[in-house]
Amino acid sequence: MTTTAQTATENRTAVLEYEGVSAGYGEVAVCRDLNLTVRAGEVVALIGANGAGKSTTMLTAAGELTPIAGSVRVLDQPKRMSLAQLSKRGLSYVTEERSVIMGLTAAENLRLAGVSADDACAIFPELRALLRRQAGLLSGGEQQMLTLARALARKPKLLLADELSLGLAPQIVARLLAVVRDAATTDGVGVLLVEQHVRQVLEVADRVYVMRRGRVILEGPASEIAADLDAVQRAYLSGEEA
Ligand SMILES: Nc1ncnc2c1ncn2[C@@H]1O[C@H](COP(=O)(O)OP(=O)(O)OP(=O)(O)O)[C@@H](O)[C@H]1O
Repeated sequence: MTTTAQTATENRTAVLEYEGVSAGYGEVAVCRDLNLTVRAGEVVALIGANGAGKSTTMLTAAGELTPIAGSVRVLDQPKRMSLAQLSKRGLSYVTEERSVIMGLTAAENLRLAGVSADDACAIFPELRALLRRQAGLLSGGEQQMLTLARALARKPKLLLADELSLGLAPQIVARLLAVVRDAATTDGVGVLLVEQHVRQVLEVADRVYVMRRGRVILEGPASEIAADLDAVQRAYLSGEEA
């Protein structure tokens, strides 16, 4: 059955569209025949075992890799653009790498990105007490709050988040994911998320693509994948031969 909420989302603008995309490194395709859409206001999770091709898919969306075949349309731009060009047009791309400058304070990191401390603290009030602290002295979770606040305060139309919460405690993961969910619901940000914390990501995602060996082998509403998660994990996420 199609719900009203589902129909409303389906009518929203696509901020990321893959059609028959192969992508990889040099001439070697590690992802094949990807068809994938992210619309404004929805959180889409990309899950799969190690080496399934999730980061390669993200790098291609971010303009860092050129598709070998097919087309990737980002933010409705008619031609391929670099990450720097897409960033100016409303893309935010965050990864597990701590991208803050460790020798600068939290406030200086925000200023450098052209983000006001008030906007960042509106997203994560926890940052208010940390603004004068050197980023290198913040915990891993606090650094990622700073990273995510900086990314979202720029009011992106599309957020690509690749293992933002790698190595962080479940409570922090939940906090980061809740903020991502809120940005989608409240501000209409389209989100593509790669996460190892599958159960947690399914709680905030609308839809899910499951990748295996460079291909999408399952897709559907997050609620359906969550309901069958044990079987999905055994079949596709364990990294073992199916
Ligand atoms: N720079 C590179 N050059 C060549 N091959 C690469 C490169 N980066 C990744 N690969 C290969 O591409 C395949 C997909 O890797 P990718 O990092 O996209 O997977 P992933 O699903 O993100 O994995 P993980 O969960 O371990 O991060 C792997 O076989 C990997 O070895």
